Amino acid sequence: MRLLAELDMAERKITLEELSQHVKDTDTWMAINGTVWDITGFAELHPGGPDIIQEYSGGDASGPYNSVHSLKLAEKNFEASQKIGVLEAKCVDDKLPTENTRNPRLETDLPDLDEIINLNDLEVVAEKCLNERSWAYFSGASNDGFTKLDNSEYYRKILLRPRVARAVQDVNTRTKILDDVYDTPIFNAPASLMMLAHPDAEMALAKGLAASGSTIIIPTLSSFSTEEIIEALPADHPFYFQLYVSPNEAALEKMIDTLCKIRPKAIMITADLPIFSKREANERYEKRIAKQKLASGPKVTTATGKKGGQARSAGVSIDPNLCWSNIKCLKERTGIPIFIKGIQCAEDAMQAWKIGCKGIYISNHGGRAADTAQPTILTLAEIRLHCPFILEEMEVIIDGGVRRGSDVLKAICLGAKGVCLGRPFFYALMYGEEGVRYIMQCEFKRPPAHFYFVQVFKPRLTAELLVLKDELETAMQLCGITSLSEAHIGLLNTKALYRDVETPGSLPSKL
Ligand SMILES: Cc1cc2nc3c(=O)[nH]c(=O)nc-3n(C[C@H](O)[C@H](O)[C@H](O)COP(=O)(O)O)c2cc1C
Repeated sequence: MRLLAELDMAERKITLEELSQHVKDTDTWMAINGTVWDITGFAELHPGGPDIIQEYSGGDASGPYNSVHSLKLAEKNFEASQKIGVLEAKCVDDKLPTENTRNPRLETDLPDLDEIINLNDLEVVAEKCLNERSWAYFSGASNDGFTKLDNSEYYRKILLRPRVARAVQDVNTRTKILDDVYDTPIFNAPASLMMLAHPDAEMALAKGLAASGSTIIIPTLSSFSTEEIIEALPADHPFYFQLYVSPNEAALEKMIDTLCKIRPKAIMITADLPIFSKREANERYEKRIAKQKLASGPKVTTATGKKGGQARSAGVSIDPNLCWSNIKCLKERTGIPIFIKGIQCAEDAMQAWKIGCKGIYISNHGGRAADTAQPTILTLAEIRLHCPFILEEMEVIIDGGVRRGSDVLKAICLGAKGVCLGRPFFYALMYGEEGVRYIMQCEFKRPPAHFYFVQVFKPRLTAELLVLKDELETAMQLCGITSLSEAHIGLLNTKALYRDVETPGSLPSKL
């Protein structure tokens, strides 16, 4: 009987007029792609902040929803009992992203991939071809962006000390992390809202990385559901999961259940963003759009103040009170290896080791957390100097400003097992899976045309045109090694780097 009642409910026809009556905080409905949901209480839980939910309460949110979420995500995240019925008439074309998320220049100006010979070229193309919203979001950093800049520039302070006459013709870039061997030490740095780059978002990323002998770190705030992304990987392919610990108890419990079910190789808990930082490029963009909307119609909520703006209010999905005891508890409850993402000093690397984490992920959120935080490669040098046993006893990965194969080699010589890239994968995704394979060195067999806003199809790639892995292999060979197990500090001149290494005041003792 109950089932029948639910079925009736789900098929109930709702008019726009009826939908528009449900706008109170205690009674909120919203239509997404023809389905009307009861979303009462959801505004405060929405990872993208309450403003957008309030703006579309009692209306059809398909346009903004489809610009950053997969069609199935709502079905996965809401309970069946929240389904009120079906909208009698659709207000918007739910297949097309809205104007401010379309990237028209991707259709006309995107050059052939083979014109891009390094990741700096890719960034230039991204700035030219992405729309204002996507570019502000991807390229932005906190405040003045000093840490973002330093992340890359500090790699230049490290000089190579190549060895010669070492028979380097056959080279491989394999690395082993937690008992799994990958063909390359290069992974994605987990990042939210990838659909702003391409409609296939994490699906394309997962496929491209897996095909390149790497794997995906699935972000908490993905555009596709975790289950959809795992299905895009080959059967039994290892994957990682980046976790933002939610301040909402029910949401956290649901997440723990999901993690115990999907069992990633490790949970990477992001700890460097306890509150949302000031992202000025986003704020400028959002204020401008809010003004435009105000000028063209009455119904708009403007984002102001500390909690304002999508970029800053996204902090509702992050617990500002996360502490080491919560992390320990998560480790014990899930039984899944934990890495701490956002380690920025030797003291915290030691703390992670002390509570039994399996890995540290050195990161400063690509300069999107505390601006003027020290660059990540300096943190790696600090750990190497003050608690070198961490590099032996834990898995160490690093991100931030890595743009060249030689940067990857330098990080590995200093003791990292893997290196992650954030923004370059967003930019590669302008070309979908093909772009990911291009920077990872893996040929692409074109699928049937199905993209809805990247309509430009490029010629097939040839092996010698491929970017990052090729640069890594070349850097290794020019330094006289053929395997990453031969990478060592002696291949580097780190004098300029070590000059800036801090001496921690009170390093907890190992015992
Ligand atoms: C647009 C964008 C979104 C991001 N979203 C997340 C996220 O959801 N979770 C997270 O842990 N890190 C996130 N990050 C940080 C990345 O994981 C990574 O630390 C950073 O991008 C590395 O620097 P890079 O972009 O210079 O390679 C994001 C970074 C960018 C650029």
